[in-house]
Amino acid sequence: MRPIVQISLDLTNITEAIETAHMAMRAGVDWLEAGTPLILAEGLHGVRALRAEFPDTPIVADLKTMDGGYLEAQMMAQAGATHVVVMARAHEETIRCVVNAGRDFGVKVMGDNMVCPDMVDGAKWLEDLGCDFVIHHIGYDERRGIAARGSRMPSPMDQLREVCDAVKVPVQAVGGLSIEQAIACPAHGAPLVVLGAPLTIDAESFKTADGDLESSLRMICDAVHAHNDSA
Ligand SMILES: O=C([C@H](O)CO)[C@H](O)[C@H](O)COP(=O)(O)O
Repeated sequence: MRPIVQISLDLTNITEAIETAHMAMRAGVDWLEAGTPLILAEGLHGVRALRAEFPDTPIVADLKTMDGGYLEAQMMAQAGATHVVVMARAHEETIRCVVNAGRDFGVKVMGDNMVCPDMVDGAKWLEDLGCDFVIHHIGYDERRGIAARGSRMPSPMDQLREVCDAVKVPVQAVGGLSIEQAIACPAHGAPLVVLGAPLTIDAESFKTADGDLESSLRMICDAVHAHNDSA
């Protein structure tokens, strides 16, 4: 699969999300993600607003479904999402419901293995239940909590190769990746590169010397897409 760059719009209002999305699209980003904070703050209106502004761009709705899977996926699909996210720790029936809704409403299902006791098994489980993609995800609270107690912060890079080798569906690594790690994901077998907090929440530190975030993002997109040429 050709490497894809996705930007997670982990923002809390539509105006800021659309502004950031325009900058990201100009820089060469392929997919937009309505991040969990945006979905909490703006709900379906946030997804509809992104769809209206970007009619042809894939939109991942990171709704982290745990229950009521069919309806949640249906609502997001009807609002304009092309991809929905269900958690591996949800009940098996919930994952099946999301997969069924994905088929009925023409959206792809991304299964997230966050907090699985065995993340490789979690990834296989999601694939076996029919998810189209696996998100290999170390959660925000988990990472920070473990580091605050003095242990090494876990990273999705730790088991990324194992997860990619265990499943046939494309894998995306999420959770505290540096820009360098994100760019390296395709070389580890994970073609879906997500750029999150560093570019949306902590944007100041990623601007170029002349203060241009868009140029930084363009360099990142070019580096990820170039992997295709050498693959
Ligand atoms: O999904 C996320 C998390 O569970 C909080 O909602 C974030 O989008 C994800 O963890 C972002 O990761 P970074 O941007 O790499 O911090």
